Amino acid sequence: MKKGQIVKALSGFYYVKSDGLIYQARARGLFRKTSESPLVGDIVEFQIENETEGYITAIDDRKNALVRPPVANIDQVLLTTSLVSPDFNYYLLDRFIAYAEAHDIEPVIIVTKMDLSEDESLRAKIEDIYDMYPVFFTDKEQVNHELLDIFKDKLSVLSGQSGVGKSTLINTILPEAKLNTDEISNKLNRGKHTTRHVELIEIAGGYIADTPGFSTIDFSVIDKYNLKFCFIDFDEHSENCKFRECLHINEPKCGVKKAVGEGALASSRYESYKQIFEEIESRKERY
Ligand SMILES: Nc1nc2c(ncn2[C@@H]2O[C@H](COP(=O)(O)OP(=O)(O)OP(=O)(O)O)[C@@H](O)[C@H]2O)c(=O)[nH]1
Ligand SMILES: [Zn+2]
Repeated sequence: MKKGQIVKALSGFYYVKSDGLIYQARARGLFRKTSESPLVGDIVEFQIENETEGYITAIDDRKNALVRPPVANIDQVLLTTSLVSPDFNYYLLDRFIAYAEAHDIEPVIIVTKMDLSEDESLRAKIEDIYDMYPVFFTDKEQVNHELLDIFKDKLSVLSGQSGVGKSTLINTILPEAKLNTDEISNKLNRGKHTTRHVELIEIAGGYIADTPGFSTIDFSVIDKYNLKFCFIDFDEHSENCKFRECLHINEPKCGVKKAVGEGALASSRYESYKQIFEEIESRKERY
């Protein structure tokens, strides 16, 4: 019995990497019965039939799994957002962050197009608001070498709205990682990602999914009582809330609202929280 990680899924085959080799494997009928099917990113046990082929016999417990892209065990998401063109969007970024937190995926913020603005104060503001996460600033011309270190031993997913510079990031920043970037950027550009197959591409000692993630943010996975845990910068202030189960909305003596009033917590973060909270609350019950 061998153990490895699925790095690609295609037409019913799974490509499992183990000890530096790739095995083409099928899932046993067993999985069809339990309706559980292996995902790219899964750590699996498999039995080999010959040098390159085998079948998967068990899937390890997952840390998390996304539907789009269908990838399991994601460590971090590179939330790509431009400083301008399109303008930096606090609310959209906060949605991405909350979604990542809800899935136990570490957010890494990448702000692109720094060359298009002289506004130093905006950069400082972003750094200040998001100081609970790693924040990187990039532009098309300069390679941000620090960025290369974040991939090691991690499974990353790239995300961000259209036009923020995801493909450009891969093309200009990451060739330094000496990977076959054509492969990723072609796929990133491929017919708006209609295919369901995903592949993990090796990058600077880790993996990146070749399909951008979080294209649809569906908060149905979070209920209104848990949303606050997806805003980790609220934590230190919620200790001052009078009620332990305070949702920071209508409750009196709320430490979070107090912090916003005093400028200790960004009002944009609180506004994003309220807006998502309302979205969750107004959600129609689905049966
Ligand atoms: N000046 C400047 N332009 C950039 C930068 N990054 C991307 N662009 C430009 O912004 C446009 C969109 O960039 P893409 O890399 O295609 O954006 P994307 O996020 O991959 O977009 P989708 O494929 O639609 O998801 C292109 O015209 C890029 O040349 C940057 O750092 N500086
Ligand atoms: Zn509160």
